[in-house]
Amino acid sequence: MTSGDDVFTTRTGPASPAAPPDSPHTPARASGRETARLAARIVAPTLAGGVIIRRRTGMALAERYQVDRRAIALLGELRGEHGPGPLRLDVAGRRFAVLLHPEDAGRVLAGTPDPYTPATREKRAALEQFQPHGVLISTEEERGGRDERRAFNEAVLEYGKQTHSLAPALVRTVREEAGKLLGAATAGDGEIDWRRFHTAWNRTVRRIVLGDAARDDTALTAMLDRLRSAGNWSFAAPRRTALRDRFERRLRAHLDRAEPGSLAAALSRTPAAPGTDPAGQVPHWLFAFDAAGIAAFRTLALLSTHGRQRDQVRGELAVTDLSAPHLLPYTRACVLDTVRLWPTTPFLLRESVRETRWGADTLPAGTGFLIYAPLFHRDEALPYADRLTPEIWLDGTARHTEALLPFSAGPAGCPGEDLVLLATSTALAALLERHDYLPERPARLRPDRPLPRTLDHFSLRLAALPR
Ligand code: HEM
Repeated sequence: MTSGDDVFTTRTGPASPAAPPDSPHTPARASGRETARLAARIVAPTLAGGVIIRRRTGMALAERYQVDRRAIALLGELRGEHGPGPLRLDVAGRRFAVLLHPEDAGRVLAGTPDPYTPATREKRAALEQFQPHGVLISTEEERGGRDERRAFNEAVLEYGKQTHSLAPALVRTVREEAGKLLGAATAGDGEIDWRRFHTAWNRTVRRIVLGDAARDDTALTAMLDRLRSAGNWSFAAPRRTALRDRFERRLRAHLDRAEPGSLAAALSRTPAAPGTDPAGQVPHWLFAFDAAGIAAFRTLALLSTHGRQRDQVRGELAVTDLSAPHLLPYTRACVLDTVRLWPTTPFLLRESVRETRWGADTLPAGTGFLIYAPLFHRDEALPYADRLTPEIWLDGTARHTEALLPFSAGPAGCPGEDLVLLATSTALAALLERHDYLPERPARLRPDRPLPRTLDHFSLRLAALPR
């Protein structure tokens, strides 16, 4: 088993040792017209696309109208007009500040959870539907508060360790399911579309998280998806408590087995502080593995048109015994860069728990801070903004560029990052080892043109061809 130096990390560290200095940037106020434009160009399409679970029609429209390109252009225009300070706006009686400077984004993420809590009102309303005790929406005031839940997540997910101790079982599972996906595709019409990929990915995820006996429990995933759909409506949706109870009972039955080789087994042997609610952390894992599937499928689509990067991946696979866990740095970097290009969490939200100082001014407690990651990931000043460039995660470029945040950063940065990169790179290795892929619409992801800023993963279709 290979481990290695932390060469691709996107994180600023599990804990921030010191509060970051105040920002020199003074906030500016958006006019009523600018607020309306922001709502129309950014908030409405984001809600239509689905924040907690993606909606097929919303994503199709988002790609057709390239909503991220338009959103980035608008924010760039407002930055030109008002300067780099936070842009203040009021929406539905609530005070928000959109961060326009990459250093301010880093500052707010590093200042989590005090003064900037990730448990914002909007996130709580949405995520309480299926993970009321999830770390992301936990506050310090609760019994078994944020710190304990964070520590528990880090311990089970083995944050900071690139090769999880469950890697041998994980690699076996991922390769088996990828093999079955390919077998079914090549025995049929040879096509892998999102529906087929997602079905196989969900089986893989249930096995990794809950064990082999959960492989075919599609009812569990369907329940979670319904709760996530309710979460899409945030405050507007009634609590689905009966459905949540049924989901939790079914989930606990799987966790109680603590099947060897699964995260459920790791969870059962990890000490937890009182009030942590270990089982209550698992819905987030199941939910977040969906994003990993989207990232893996988009990466496969990109590699189907990007010959140079595909050759690099193949070079890495050729010298590796893929039946055992290995680091696969370049393949991992391809996934990281795909998430940079199309962040699965485009909006990072924080809320201040006390007054904060910004340049010559202050913003009151309760201000919602919005970080729109594509603004920084696709900044035209970056030579690689719109190109697949895995190299930036290997040569230090990404590490030294402010606000490249595919897995967020700071004390609430994604503790699943290492596990995600292990699972997705293993899946890509299994899929690319003996197959080539032909995209249905190759012009969409041409390597010699800027990549689109919005990519609807639902509509990607690839023909799998044995090599
Ligand atoms: C491609 C896949 C994934 C991406 C891009 C991703 C990204 C992120 C991001 C951006 C955040 C921060 C959200 C915020 O600041 O509001 C986050 C938080 C989190 N992620 Fe992931 N994630 C992925 C998959 C996973 C998986 C599979 C797990 C668990 C197995 C996981 C566990 C968590 C947890 C527990 C948090 C909350 C951290 C906290 O509040 O301290 N993630 N993730």
